[in-house]
Amino acid sequence: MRIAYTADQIRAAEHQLMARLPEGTLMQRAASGLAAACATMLGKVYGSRVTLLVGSGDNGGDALYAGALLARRGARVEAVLAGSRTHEAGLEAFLLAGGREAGAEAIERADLIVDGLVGIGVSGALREPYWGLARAANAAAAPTVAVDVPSGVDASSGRVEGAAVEAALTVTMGARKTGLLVDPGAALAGEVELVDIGLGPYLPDPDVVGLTGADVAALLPRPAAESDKYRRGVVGVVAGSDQYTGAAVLAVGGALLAGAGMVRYAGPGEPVAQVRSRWPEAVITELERPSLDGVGRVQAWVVGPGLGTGDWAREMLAQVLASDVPVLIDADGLTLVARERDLLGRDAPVLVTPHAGELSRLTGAGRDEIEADRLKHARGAAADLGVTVLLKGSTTVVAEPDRPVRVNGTGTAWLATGGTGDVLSGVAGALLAQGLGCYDAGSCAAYLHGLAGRIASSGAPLHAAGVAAAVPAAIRELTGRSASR
Ligand SMILES: NC(=O)C1=CN([C@@H]2O[C@H](COP(=O)(O)OP(=O)(O)OC[C@H]3O[C@@H](n4cnc5c(N)ncnc54)[C@H](O)[C@@H]3O)[C@@H](O)[C@H]2O)[C@@H](O)CC1
Ligand SMILES: [K+]
Repeated sequence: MRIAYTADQIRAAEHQLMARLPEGTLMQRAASGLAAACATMLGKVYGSRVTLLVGSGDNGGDALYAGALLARRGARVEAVLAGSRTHEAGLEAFLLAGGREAGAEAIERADLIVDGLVGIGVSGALREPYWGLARAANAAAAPTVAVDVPSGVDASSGRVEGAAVEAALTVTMGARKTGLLVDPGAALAGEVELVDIGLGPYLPDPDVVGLTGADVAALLPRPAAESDKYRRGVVGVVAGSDQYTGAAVLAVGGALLAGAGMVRYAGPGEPVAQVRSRWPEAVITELERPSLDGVGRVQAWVVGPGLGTGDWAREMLAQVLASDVPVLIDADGLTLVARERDLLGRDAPVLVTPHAGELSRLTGAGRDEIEADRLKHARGAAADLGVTVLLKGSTTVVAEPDRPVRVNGTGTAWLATGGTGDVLSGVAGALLAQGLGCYDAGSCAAYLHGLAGRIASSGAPLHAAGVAAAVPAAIRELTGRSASR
């Protein structure tokens, strides 16, 4: 489990720890971890050229002390002092160790750039000259190691206003910051290395959590020897319409390939024909009228993809929500709920899976506002609606009242293509039917779906049916061949 904290949480913990230690101890710990990471990246320290970008705060102090350690090992270290002031003791130690001050041109001659412009103390977009230095570092041939967070990334949200440093490695102090797990910050951080400075005992519950492959493998339901198809979980899918047939095929496929014991599909003639020819395994009810009578028992419903938003769709949604099992609502189902919030009044759990546009319809917040602060809006919607919210995007986030938001970074930009959301709804539905709660089902489905996307893509365009087809390979990759019974 990767856990992360906001800047305020980190500061509060640092404050408590610092009170128990001699002044400067934490910064020394941070700097020695940073210098070690730089040395590993350089390979050979002696004779290498390192350029530090030094801002006015303690982030610059970390860089200067690390620069001093590298200079003592024979690196030629230059510091570009960007702030109106500079960490005094750090600068003194740096100069004493043989480091030198330099202008911005030192960026071009570096083998390694250390970004100590700003850390958790950043506010708003980078100002000059930081902005220009960040861009110069990004344009340089040498890799950049960011101190704590890439400068320009908001440590608490991952937001970037304007320019930010693109790091090959981020050496983060004490604990991961939320902004390192959420895009665009996560994408700019490169590899993340955590330096233990002793904050652990002072940290509160995390702000966000990122599941690792091992976490997901441990959560995924496995069929036991005595499982039958009913006990493995029956998913009901109410998706597709005579106009949109593909959504039904993709949602059913996602559910089947994510390990549902059985998938029941209920819909009108056109999608029924498509589902029947693509998935003979599905148990199909062709509907003459919008009714679940005779469809049979399920352990979870998936409702909404391609369903339409007319009277038929509304009636189907209402009947699904009147059941006593968990319901996943996606796509057109969300549009209907946005019009008629009362539909959500039920006792059994609800997982909604909007993208930013759909969440905007649900909550009234602007789409751009949501994109800019996905964590805040997912949390707010979960609290307001009393449901679990899986907000899709380059970092998918899963929010449930009173729990840390789970963030997922397994996806690929190639997943932004039609129909992949329908597959996700089927995958999550299968996990709900197998007994996972909305929080676990949503976050495991996001992880699996992202991994399946990477497998289906391997760096090239993918199509949604290919993502569904890759779900078993993703599960195999997580759980290992030996455990394939
Ligand atoms: N306090 C400590 O003992 C420790 C501090 N640590 C380091 O200290 C950092 C935090 O230090 P600070 O609180 O001094 O804050 P920072 O060094 O992150 O940034 C604050 C400085 O940046 C300037 N600044 C803020 N936003 C800016 C913008 N948009 N454009 C240009 N300049 C901007 C401010 O004027 C201020 O001088 C952490 O990120 C970490 O690197 C770590 O070494 C752990 C120990
Ligand atoms: K930084």
